[in-house]
Amino acid sequence: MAGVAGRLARRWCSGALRSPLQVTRFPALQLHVCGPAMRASQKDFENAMNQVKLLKKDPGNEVKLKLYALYKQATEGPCNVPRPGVLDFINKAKWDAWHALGSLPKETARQNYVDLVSSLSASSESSGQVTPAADRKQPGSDALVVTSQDGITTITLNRPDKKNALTPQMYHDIMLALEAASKDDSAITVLTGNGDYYCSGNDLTNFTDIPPGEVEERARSGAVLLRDFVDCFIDFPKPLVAVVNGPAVGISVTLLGLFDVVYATDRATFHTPFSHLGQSPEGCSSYTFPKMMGPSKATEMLVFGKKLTAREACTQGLVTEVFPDSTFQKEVWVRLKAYSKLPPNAMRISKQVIRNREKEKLHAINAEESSILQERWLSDECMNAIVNFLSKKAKL
Ligand SMILES: CCCC/C=C/CC(=O)SCCNC(=O)CCNC(=O)[C@H](O)C(C)(C)COP(=O)(O)OP(=O)(O)OC[C@H]1O[C@@H](n2cnc3c(N)ncnc32)[C@H](O)[C@@H]1OP(=O)(O)O
Repeated sequence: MAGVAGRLARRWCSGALRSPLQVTRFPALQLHVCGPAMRASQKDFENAMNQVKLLKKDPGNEVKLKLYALYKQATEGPCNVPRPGVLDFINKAKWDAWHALGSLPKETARQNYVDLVSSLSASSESSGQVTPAADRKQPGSDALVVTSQDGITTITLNRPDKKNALTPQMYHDIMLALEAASKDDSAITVLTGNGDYYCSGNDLTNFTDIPPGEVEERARSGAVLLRDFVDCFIDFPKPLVAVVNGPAVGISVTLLGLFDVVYATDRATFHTPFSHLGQSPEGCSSYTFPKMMGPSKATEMLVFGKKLTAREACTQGLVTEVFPDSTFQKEVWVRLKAYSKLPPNAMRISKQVIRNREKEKLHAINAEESSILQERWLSDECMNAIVNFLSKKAKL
């Protein structure tokens, strides 16, 4: 917990407020939080610090100064450090805001901080999410945000500027988050993305900077990572829901076959350009896709790389339901909140009855797909495709 909250606090204390006129950009994520608690606990406070990170709208410098001051007061007590020099405008503004709180007790500052964040979150464009789970092990980077509220644990891919492409760190963090979610007291777990994309699949720059003698070893360790990662989805014991907030590519599409329910905005598309990339299907899609849509539709997607619209994906059984983009977040979270009130043990057991029939098979398929992909990563076709992507990126 301290990791994300601490990073946030450090950002506020140091870099984010570079000039009184500069606006810090916050990643877009719809959210909605509980009303103010009567007495904020340390956990509420930490949750609030995480929520600040997910605010859709920049709250403006005045509010940021207030948040800064309340944070300092709540954690360090009254301001008794010397006032920065007159020309140090930013630190002086921060000091003034903190100093203005006088001898406000730490507990009150903590409460005020939580209330302020809550009001900011509620006024932000909202869906039905989010209170970060303060008691869980937080992922190792800001690229993943894990929250828990109303019996729902939500894992959000948070790399919107890279269309939520998955780095090795993110694969590890998702595994950790799933492990924690399998044991927490939530009834349902959700995976979603922040920004306009759900996920653009494997980060293709993962293939760069590999010293010549280490290519085979990287392919081998990549296959181990892939296998472990997909195994976590196969074994996940609770209802797992994908809230597909935008286009999905590669592994983020194939994995959908291992989710229990997939809700998509009508803006989403589903694309698995494996042949174009010299690669082959993973995420058990070589089994789940033909099973759900029939072999020829699966071939169009997985072999020819046909991109499906959300409605087509729904017709093919990959998506459970499609919602208009304008009401997507609202409708989906209302639905999920209602489901999360169902008896959790019954849901867990029912899921397992369904999944257990095929678990062994899915693990075997995952192992086979991972090993085939390991070979593919070493192929000229794959190398050329990656070089192509990177040179377009570098505008070569
Ligand atoms: C160890 C486990 C391995 C599991 C293997 C899985 C296989 C796969 O997942 S295969 C699928 C791989 N993904 C792709 O091929 C998608 C590549 N990206 C794109 O085609 C496009 O970026 C896009 C269609 C997703 C979006 O296009 P758009 O024009 O709207 O935006 P861009 O300007 O291209 O993207 C913005 C920014 O994001 C970077 N980016 C996007 N996707 C990826 C990615 N998959 N890997 C790395 N970087 C990505 C893109 O380069 C841009 O970055 P810059 O602003 O720095 O140029």
